[in-house]
Amino acid sequence: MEFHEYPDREMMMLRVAQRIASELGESLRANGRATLSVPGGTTPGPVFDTLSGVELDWSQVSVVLNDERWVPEDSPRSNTRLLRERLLRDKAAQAKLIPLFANTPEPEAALERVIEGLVPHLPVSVLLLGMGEDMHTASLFPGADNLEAALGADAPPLMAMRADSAGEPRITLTAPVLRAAVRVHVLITGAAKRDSLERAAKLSPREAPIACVLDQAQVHWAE
Ligand SMILES: O=C(O)[C@H](O)[C@@H](O)[C@H](O)[C@H](O)COP(=O)(O)O
Repeated sequence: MEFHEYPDREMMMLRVAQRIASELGESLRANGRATLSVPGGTTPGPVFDTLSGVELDWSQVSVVLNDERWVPEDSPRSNTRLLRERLLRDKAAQAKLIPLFANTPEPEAALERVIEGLVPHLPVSVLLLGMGEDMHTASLFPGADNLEAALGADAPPLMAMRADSAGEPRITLTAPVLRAAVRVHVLITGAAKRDSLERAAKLSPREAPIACVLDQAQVHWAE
């Protein structure tokens, strides 16, 4: 893993957005298309604000969340809502959103359909991940019901996931998809997450799910 420490959050968010834009540009030049996968949660908003204004051929960029909480889009907990409000606007409004949510009571009922929509857009060209203090990433939570299967090399690209700490049921990219991404970035803030990350580097993905990508990740941290 490569660890990048920044003097402050603002600088970090700007630099990470610039980095993602330039890597998407490389993919577009090489392949004519690119797939960007991003986290929800509270951290990445400022990266989205910058990225959405970047000049790129966004019409050839597919955007998919790392994971989604099984809540309708008008819920403040919806990651899709965050994406629409902060990333898929301005220049990036032309990007194609690959939906992870469908209006079914449980994620299992929509899983097959959502996987079909995602597969043509894999592999992910640029993967941005967040991490919780419990060392989860995407919705790969320690102790989650499907964690073991989602870490397996033969896992389907997406799985439903439930964990006590997750709140509602989730749907998440699985480890093979995360590991197949061409570029992997992890964006974290604050001393507690830095400690968690250092611990995760010495643990197995079953104990610390973020560990499944750390060998190939660029980690970006600011206080
Ligand atoms: O839906 C989600 O919750 C995310 O995709 C999740 O994996 C997130 O990145 C971490 O929980 C960190 O969240 P914060 O940035 O809010 O700390």
